[in-house]
Amino acid sequence: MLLLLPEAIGAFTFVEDVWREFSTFRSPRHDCQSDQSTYWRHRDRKCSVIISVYKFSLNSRFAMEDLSFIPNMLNGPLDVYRNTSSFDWKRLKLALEGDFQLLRLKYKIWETLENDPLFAHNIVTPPVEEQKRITQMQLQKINQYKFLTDEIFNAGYKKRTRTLMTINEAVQSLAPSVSVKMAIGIYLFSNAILSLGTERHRQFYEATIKDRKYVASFALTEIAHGSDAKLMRTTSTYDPNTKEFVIHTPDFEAAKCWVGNLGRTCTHTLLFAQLITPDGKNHGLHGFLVPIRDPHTLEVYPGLIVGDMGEKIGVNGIDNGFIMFNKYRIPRVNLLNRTADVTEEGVYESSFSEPSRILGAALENLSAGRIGIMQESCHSISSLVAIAIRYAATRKQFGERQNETALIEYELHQWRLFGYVAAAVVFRFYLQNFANVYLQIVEKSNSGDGVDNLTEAVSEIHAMVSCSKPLLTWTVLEAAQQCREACGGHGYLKVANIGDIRSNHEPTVTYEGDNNVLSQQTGNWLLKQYEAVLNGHDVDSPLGTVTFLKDFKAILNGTFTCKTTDEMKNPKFILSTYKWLLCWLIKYTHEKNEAELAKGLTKMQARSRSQVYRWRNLTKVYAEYLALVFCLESIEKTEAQLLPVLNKLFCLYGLWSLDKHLVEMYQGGFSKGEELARLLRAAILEMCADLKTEVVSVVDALAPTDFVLNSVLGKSDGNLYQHLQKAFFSHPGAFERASWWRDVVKSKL
Ligand SMILES: Cc1cc2nc3c(=O)[nH]c(=O)nc-3n(C[C@H](O)[C@H](O)[C@H](O)COP(=O)(O)OP(=O)(O)OC[C@H]3O[C@@H](n4cnc5c(N)ncnc54)[C@H](O)[C@@H]3O)c2cc1C
Repeated sequence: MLLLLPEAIGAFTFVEDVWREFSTFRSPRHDCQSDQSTYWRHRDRKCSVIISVYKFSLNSRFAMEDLSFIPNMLNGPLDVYRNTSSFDWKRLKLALEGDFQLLRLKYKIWETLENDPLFAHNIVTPPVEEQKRITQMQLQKINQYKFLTDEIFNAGYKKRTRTLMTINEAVQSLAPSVSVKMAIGIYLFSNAILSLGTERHRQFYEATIKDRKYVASFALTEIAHGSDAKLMRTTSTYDPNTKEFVIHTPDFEAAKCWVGNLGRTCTHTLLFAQLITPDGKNHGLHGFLVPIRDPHTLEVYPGLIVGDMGEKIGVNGIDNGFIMFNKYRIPRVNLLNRTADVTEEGVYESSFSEPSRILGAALENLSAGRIGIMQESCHSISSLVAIAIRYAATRKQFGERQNETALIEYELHQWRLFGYVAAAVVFRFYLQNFANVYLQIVEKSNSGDGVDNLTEAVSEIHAMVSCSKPLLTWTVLEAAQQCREACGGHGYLKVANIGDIRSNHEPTVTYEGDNNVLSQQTGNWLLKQYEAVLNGHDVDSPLGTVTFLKDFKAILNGTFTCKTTDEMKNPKFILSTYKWLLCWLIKYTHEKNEAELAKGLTKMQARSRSQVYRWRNLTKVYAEYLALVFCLESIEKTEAQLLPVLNKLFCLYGLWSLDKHLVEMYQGGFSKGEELARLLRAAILEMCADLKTEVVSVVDALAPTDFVLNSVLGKSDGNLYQHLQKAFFSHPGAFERASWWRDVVKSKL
């Protein structure tokens, strides 16, 4: 839930430098567009184990499983559009989840929580302090349910983490504050201990993730420094006389803030502070395990000033807090010492016994949280479009009295919403595929099995995540606004749930790395690859996402040649156009950056002067391209009945996204005449019209259960007005005279 950029933790960079020495294998590079299965086959040979395991699981997962645990849709007004779809929505639901057991688990969690009064929905928003109490109670209840069984806990890293991710997704779509509390207090904390700590910290890991004894927090951000973690000023100075670290906050600007769970509940925090040895040397930011409260009384320990930050515009169940340390002492062994330690005498030592494990752990720590945010974003956008599409199919405006027109029939309405439906599906397939590849690589490197080109893979994954988290979180935010407006005034009701989904989602664009700052790191990596090509070297892209850059000159010679919309409604056209765009934007950004450097600007200054229209657009296009490539790989392995609808959704997302880059396509000379814009937009509208018969079933596949969706406008039976009436009539005090009626009467006297 917070920024954790590589530059924030000097030790990671150090590890990567050393690991580079060990990493000598160079893999063959292959084009990843022309034939997707060839791409898989020819990808880094050393990743073949990963791929074959993955392929096996993909092929075996679509045997005809019994999906009767998913409740059927009730007959009703939505049947008009449900009956026209070409596929079984439950099969699509399974394909979107990608794993039968995980889908079952999700439904089990939803069913369990629906039957628990503690998770009943509040018609009226409770006071902020009460929201915090309820969230804490709910977290404890989820811990008691033990959705993570001992068997899964003891299973391999990939299985355990994938299950944890699913639990998090299921909880998030029902109770976002609980999932944030759980993500920071349990997963982020324990993951960080695992990756930054050593055996001496293992008890904390088990106590948190297995026994659920602690709720922890993660303290990095300071009042005056957020994105720029390097300049943070909280210090941790070693005192050899007592063998303790002394933590100190020099002034309010250096107070840690925004720390989730800190305001009221956490017993420990994982603190990042500047480590200073007795010789006065500053060794940069390091992680420390710091006790905050007595677990039996929740009293804050002496030497600490801890406060709650108050009401926010969403996730108010989370007690975000601030903290100041007044020469607060912790034992020496509380330094997370996997990469570096301080001896009892006060000598700083870096330890490097297992570089591959350290690097794998760093990778896990950096990216897992952001992947979690992306998965949550997929759920949020799925809920949003489910509400808006079900509303569009039942809400009628204009036409004859007995034959009014449903909103979904209007081209404008289709154009406003269907792109987001397609985005929800593409993102889901993208993440399913990418998370599998990512977890497999981390599992291999953690096990000491060795993944060749690990340094390069870490960099590539970091670049991918750093632009994908912005793409997904921003798209959900746009979707929320569009869905709210598409539901008109009723969309503005709290009981529509669009507002709450939006407010709870909103901070994801800021935490775990502000989107604008985070995506700059993707640009760094892309320009580095481009420079390698310019200098006649190979690109370092073990996952194959930019291997095509070696042909950038030939790609940029390509121009738009389509004569019909059918030629454009084609994955091949879409991906090759994306490659052209990427090559052109890299060149365009690189030229500007070089020009700024030639003026004598520093790297940082030149980068800053190349952001607008260039660097930023480049990273967005790369993220869209990744989503499309990884989604296509997943789609190609789904069962036959789903292929037509998935192909349409894929093409709609691709063309709808390309439409936003028309300026660059004309500017770079991809097309000169009006043909490109005319055909592209015609193709988008044709795709929308085509999808009208499918889209209600698509959102049935995307949507959670009615209880989880919790929207009076988006109920799956489509009885819109009955539910609205029930909501109006059952609102507490709806028919009572105002308790403050005397004030009104008095004022008139
Ligand atoms: C709900 C919530 C929960 C959080 N939980 C935690 C937590 O548990 N622990 C924790 O440590 N932190 C937490 N955070 C803090 C979060 O990680 C920071 O807010 C985030 O890292 C951004 O830092 P900042 O707020 O200081 O913004 P700043 O870094 O000040 O950025 C402000 C704006 O300036 C822009 N900007 C900054 N630098 C540049 C640049 N070089 N070029 C162009 N634009 C730039 C940014 O894009 C941003 O729009 C949380 C925040 C929120 C909202």
